[in-house]
Amino acid sequence: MVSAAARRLDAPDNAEGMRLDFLGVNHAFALEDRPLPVLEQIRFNVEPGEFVALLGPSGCGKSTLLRLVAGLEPPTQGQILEDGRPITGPDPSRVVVFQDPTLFPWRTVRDNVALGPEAQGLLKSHRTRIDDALALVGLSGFAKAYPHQLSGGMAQRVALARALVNDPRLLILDEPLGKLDSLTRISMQGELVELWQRSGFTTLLVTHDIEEALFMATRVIVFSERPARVKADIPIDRPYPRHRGDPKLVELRRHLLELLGLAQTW
Ligand SMILES: Nc1ncnc2c1ncn2[C@@H]1O[C@H](COP(=O)(O)OP(=O)(O)OP(=O)(O)O)[C@@H](O)[C@H]1O
Repeated sequence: MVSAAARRLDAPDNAEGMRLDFLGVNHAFALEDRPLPVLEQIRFNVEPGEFVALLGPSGCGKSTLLRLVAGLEPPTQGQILEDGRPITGPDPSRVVVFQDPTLFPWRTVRDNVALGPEAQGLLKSHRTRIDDALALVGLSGFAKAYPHQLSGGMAQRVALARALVNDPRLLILDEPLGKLDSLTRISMQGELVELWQRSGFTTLLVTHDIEEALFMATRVIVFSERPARVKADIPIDRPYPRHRGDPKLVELRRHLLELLGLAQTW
């Protein structure tokens, strides 16, 4: 069931999603005594409008890859192209939602969501989008609250609203639902898929939750232990809404567990 807010957030002026090309990306952090290689020969493409879930062992380099796509730092070697042009820094067409979002403590929830539109000069149409984004994440009743009055999960939902209000062409999600209780999480997964289907933005999602990847994504990329290399690239060719009992998804789940070295115990 698509909510009215999700329907309105489906921006009529939204261009199609962004294409990404990862061309032999290597990345290492400079530690005091040695370099720490984190990404090794990352090479894959993302077509406009794809929803790609990134899975891999903890600490393998997934968040680092997202930071490079967001333009927050350049790769040590190789290139990431957006629509054929190298990414050289942050851009409003690529929005990121981190697991621990930073909200401005002196601004209300609504004013935190309004940051992007304010930078463009707050228009009347923006006001409706802000209201719709808050409704989509279920926080209309908290518009006037301040960040210290929110739970961790609510803060994550504010960050999601703040990203969606900007009409992104690429949505970069780093465990954005990790702090939500399971019911809110399932509801937000559904809302996000509906919105993505209608708006057409490209989505990269880092998650530790195999079910979430199988429920939401059109494709799953599995990384090795650090330094992360692409271990598997698997399309999920199943219609929405998806059901846990779908035999193909059950099989895929088993395959992903094997790839991640996790025994299936139940
Ligand atoms: N700024 C930094 N300086 C030095 N090392 C870093 C920096 N950022 C991350 N690292 C290291 O790089 C490695 C990869 O970190 P990253 O956060 O990308 O992993 P991840 O796969 O997202 O982990 P998780 O799934 O646990 O969130 C880790 O060993 C981390 O300690």
